[in-house]
This record gives sequence, C-alpha cells and structure tokens, in this order.
Amino acid sequence: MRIAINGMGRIGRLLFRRLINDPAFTLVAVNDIMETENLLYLLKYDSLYGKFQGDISLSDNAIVAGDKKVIVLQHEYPSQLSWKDLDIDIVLECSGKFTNKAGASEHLKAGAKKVLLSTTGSPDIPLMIYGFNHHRLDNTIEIVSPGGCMTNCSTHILYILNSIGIESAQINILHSYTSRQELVDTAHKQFRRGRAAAESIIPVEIDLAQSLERLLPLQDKIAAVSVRVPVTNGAMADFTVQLKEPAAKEEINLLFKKAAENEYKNIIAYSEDPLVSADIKGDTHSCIIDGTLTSVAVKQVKIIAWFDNEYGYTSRIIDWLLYWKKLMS
Ligand SMILES: NC(=O)c1ccc[n+]([C@@H]2O[C@H](COP(=O)([O-])OP(=O)(O)OC[C@H]3O[C@@H](n4cnc5c(N)ncnc54)[C@H](O)[C@@H]3O)[C@@H](O)[C@H]2O)c1
Repeated sequence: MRIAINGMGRIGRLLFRRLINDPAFTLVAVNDIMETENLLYLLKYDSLYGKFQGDISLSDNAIVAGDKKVIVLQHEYPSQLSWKDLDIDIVLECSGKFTNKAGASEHLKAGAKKVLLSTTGSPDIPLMIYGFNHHRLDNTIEIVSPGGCMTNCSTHILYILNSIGIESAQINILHSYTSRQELVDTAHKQFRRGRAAAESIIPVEIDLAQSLERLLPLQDKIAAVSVRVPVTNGAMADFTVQLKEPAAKEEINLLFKKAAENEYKNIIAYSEDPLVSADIKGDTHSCIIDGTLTSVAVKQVKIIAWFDNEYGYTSRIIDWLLYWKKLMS
C-alpha cells in the first residue's frame, strides 16, 4: 500500500518514524510547508522520542532513511500535490488544515484514492473510532475521520460504562501542551490558548462532547473540557459519570479489566500500578484505565485513564492503515 503524509508535525513525523521500515507499507512521499532541511533535522532529533534510529539524510528532493527513499514536497495546497503520478493509495492528512470535506477532497482530486484525517473532521466526514465502529468502513468511503486522541480514549470508556447505563458525563482531559498553544503570551482568538504553555495550567475549549455525541447514544448528556498542563507528552482523562444504577468499584473495574483482556485487547489497557504521566510515554493503547483511582459515590463514578496522545494515537492510525489495506486488496 502506497502512502503519503501531508503535514510533518508531531503526528506526521511520528508516523514517518513508525511507517518507514514497516514491510506492510511503502511510504512514498511527505509534504509540508516547512523547509526540507528543517524537516530532516526534526525527523533526526526528537525531544520526546529521541534520535532517529539509523542513518537519515537528504538526497535531491528525497529523504533517505537506510535503504528507503521518501520524496519530499513543499506545497501549501493539496491541489498542488502529485498524488496521481505517485500512485498514492492513502494520504494521511496530518496538517490539521484540511479537515472539512472540501479540504480533504482536494487530496482525492489530486489523485489519492483515500484520505485518512488525524482528527475529528467536519460532520459530513464519517467519524469512526478504531476498535469501536471501524467495521463500518467499506470501499465506497473515501475520507475517514478516525477522531482525535481524546475521542479515541473517551469513546471506549463511555461505551463500556453505558452497559450499566449513563445518566450524564463530565470529562476533563488533563493534556500536555501542543502546537495549538503558545510558548510565551501571544494574541489568540481563544485567549487562554495564547498564554505561555509551560507556565500555567490552561483550560481550553474542545469539541470532544460533540464528537462523542456523534458516536454514542448520549445526546445532551456529555460535557467536556481540556486542561493543558506544563508537560510535553501524555494525558490523563478524568471522567465523572452519573450512572442510572448504583455500582461497586470492583464491578466497574472488572468491566474494564475484562474488556481490556478480550474485545478491546491492544486498544485499551487496565492497570493497577501507581502510574504518572511519564510512565505512559510510548504506550500504544488508546487509553489505560487506572483501576486504583476508580471511585464511587452511590451512582456517581470517577474513572481515570492515561494515554500517550502521540504514540497511542499513531498506533490507531497504523491499525487503520492495516485494516484499510485488507479491505482494498
Ligand atoms: N499532537 C497530538 O497530540 C495530536 C494527537 C491526535 C491528533 N492530533 C491532530 O493531528 C493534527 C496535527 O497535529 P500536530 O500536533 O502534529 O500539529 P503540528 O503543528 O505539530 O503539525 C502540523 C504540521 O503541518 C504543517 N502544515 C501547516 N500548514 C500546512 C499546509 N498547508 N500543507 C502542509 N503542511 C502544513 C506544519 O508546518 C506542521 O509541520 C491536528 O489536527 C491535531 O489535532 C494531534
């Protein structure tokens, strides 16, 4: 399967690292508006995941990594990209810029067969969460939104809890800072996103509740906020859920433990270790339920789950690629 990545930021570069030597795929080309020398540098040295394993260099308009050669393009608009000539099966749209149907469709017009976003796109793009409803994919679907990292964590947790019955849910995702914030105080249309990311605990607006309501039968029952905290990686999702019936802590933990061992194996995990966010760097799960922190007050339950917002998320993107490959062959 021939793959291209548009947008070589945190997610795009981690996907590059993870796909380049994967025998299931051929990473054909990457595109970003940044200078190619800068892209090479950022691929080689990564503050979170360390130095690139093996040799990596530039040759003409390509990045050479070991015995692999990946074409580098530098265009602003997908319509400028030569996906037809390069015979691209799937574009991974990781720029965060072309997340509505019109924008993502430009990759199809440029000749790609399919587009996989790296976020929750506009409502006219099918939203499918790997491990939850990815089986709805069929060959007629050309653009898929696999949700964001927070949606991938929260969907499973709420779905599993809803087997008891959910009255309402409040979610707070404590999340490492991202490039959609500022390092020093700057003007931003969401004022708080413009504040120095490493200096404060910063609440930000998110569309997680709307995404979850597209996936689960919980209309008008979910509210969500994210609080950005001064760490570079990792997230802790905090769910306060009003159940329809009282339930014991042990009963709830058993639900998650069984799900992690069976139908959600490799997608969610269950842990009773005293975790902190540094422990989950490089973890491949969409969430790790922390059973030690489950607490219950009559019908109200609190669940805490961890995830690596980059590594866990790119693991699902790779699952998507494998699944799509099977379907397309
Ligand atoms: N970082 C995370 O934890 C995370 C997790 C899940 C999903 N996502 C989603 O993935 C997307 C990318 O996030 P990120 O954190 O990698 O962002 P990022 O800012 O690190 O990367 C975005 C990249 O896109 C490039 N770019 C900007 N405009 C472009 C254009 N017109 N054409 C091509 N490239 C362009 C930028 O130069 C940059 O390299 C966002 O939609 C985000 O919501 C991010």
